[in-house]
Amino acid sequence: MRIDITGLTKLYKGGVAALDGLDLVVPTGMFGLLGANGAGKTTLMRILAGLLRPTAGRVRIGDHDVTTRAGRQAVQRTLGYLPQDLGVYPDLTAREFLDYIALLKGVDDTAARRRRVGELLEVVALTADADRRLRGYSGGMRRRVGIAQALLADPRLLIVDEPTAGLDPEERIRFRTLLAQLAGARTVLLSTHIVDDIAQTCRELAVLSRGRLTFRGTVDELTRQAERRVWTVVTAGPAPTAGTVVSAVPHDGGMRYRVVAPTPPAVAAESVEPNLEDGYLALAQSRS
Ligand SMILES: Nc1ncnc2c1ncn2[C@@H]1O[C@H](COP(=O)(O)OP(=O)(O)OP(=O)(O)O)[C@@H](O)[C@H]1O
Repeated sequence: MRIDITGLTKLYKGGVAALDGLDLVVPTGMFGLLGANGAGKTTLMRILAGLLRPTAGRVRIGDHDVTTRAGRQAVQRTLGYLPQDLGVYPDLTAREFLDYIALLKGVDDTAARRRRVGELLEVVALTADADRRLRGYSGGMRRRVGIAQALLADPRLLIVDEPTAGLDPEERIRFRTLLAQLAGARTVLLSTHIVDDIAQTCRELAVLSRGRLTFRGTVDELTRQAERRVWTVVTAGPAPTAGTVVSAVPHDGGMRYRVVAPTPPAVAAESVEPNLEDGYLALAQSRS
C-alpha cells in the first residue's frame, strides 16, 4: 500500500511548524523514518493515522485521500497504529486486553474474536504468557501486545512510532525482527531515532529535520554520505575537536576516537568505512 504525501504542513498553535511542506512517497514493504527529537515524526504518524488534521497539503494512502473525512474513515479500517505510549490495563491478561480491544473494534462474534486473538498471540509469540496479567510483562512483551492490537483488523498499513525506546538489546532485536517479518505485502512505517533499528530492517528510509525532508533513499545511499568522512584517531592527548566524535574507546594507555568530519581531524587520522549512523551524522553536518 503506497503512501503519497504532497506539500504536507502542520502548524500548531503558537506557530510551531511541525511539518513544513513535506513531499514523500512511501512504497509497500518496510520503510524507516529517522529524525532527531522534535523533527515532526509523531506529527506525521498521527496525520497518517487520521488522528490529526494537517494545516495544508495532501496525503493519499492507497486509493484514499486522508485529508477528507471519507478517506480517513476508509483508511482507519485498514490501518494499524502503535503509538509511542500505548496505555494497557495492567490488571488484564494479554488475552483479555486483546479481546476487549477487538470488541471495541466491532468484532461482536465471541468465537471469531477468540480465534483472532489466539492467532495474534501466536504471531507475536505470546501464547505461553497470554493468561498472565500485563502488570508483570516486560517492556518488550508490552510492545508485542501493542503490535497484536494494531494487527487486529489485518491492516495493510502498520504505523509504529518509536517502538524500541527503553527495550533491552534482546527485546529490541526480537521486536524489530517481528516488524520486518510483518512487512512483506504490508507497508510498515517505522519511526525512530535509533539508527541501528533502521539499518537492520529497512532497505529505504527518509530523514526529517525540523519538519522538512532532508533525505529519501536507500540505507546504502545514506551510508555513502559519510564516504571518506569517517576517521579513527588514536591519541593519549586531547580528543579531536573537529567534526563529531561518534565513539571513544580506551586503547593502549590512550583513546581510540571514531570521528565523522569532512577533513582528517588529526595528522595521524586513518580513514575507515562508514556505517548508517555515520551517514546520518554526515548528512546533518552538511546541512548545518
Ligand atoms: N500539540 C502540540 N502543540 C504544540 N507544539 C507541538 C505539539 N505537538 C508537537 N509539537 C511540536 O512540534 C514539533 C514536532 O514534534 P513531534 O512530536 O512531531 O516530533 P518527533 O520527531 O516525533 O519528536 P520525538 O522524537 O521527540 O517524539 C516539536 O517542535 C514539538 O515541540
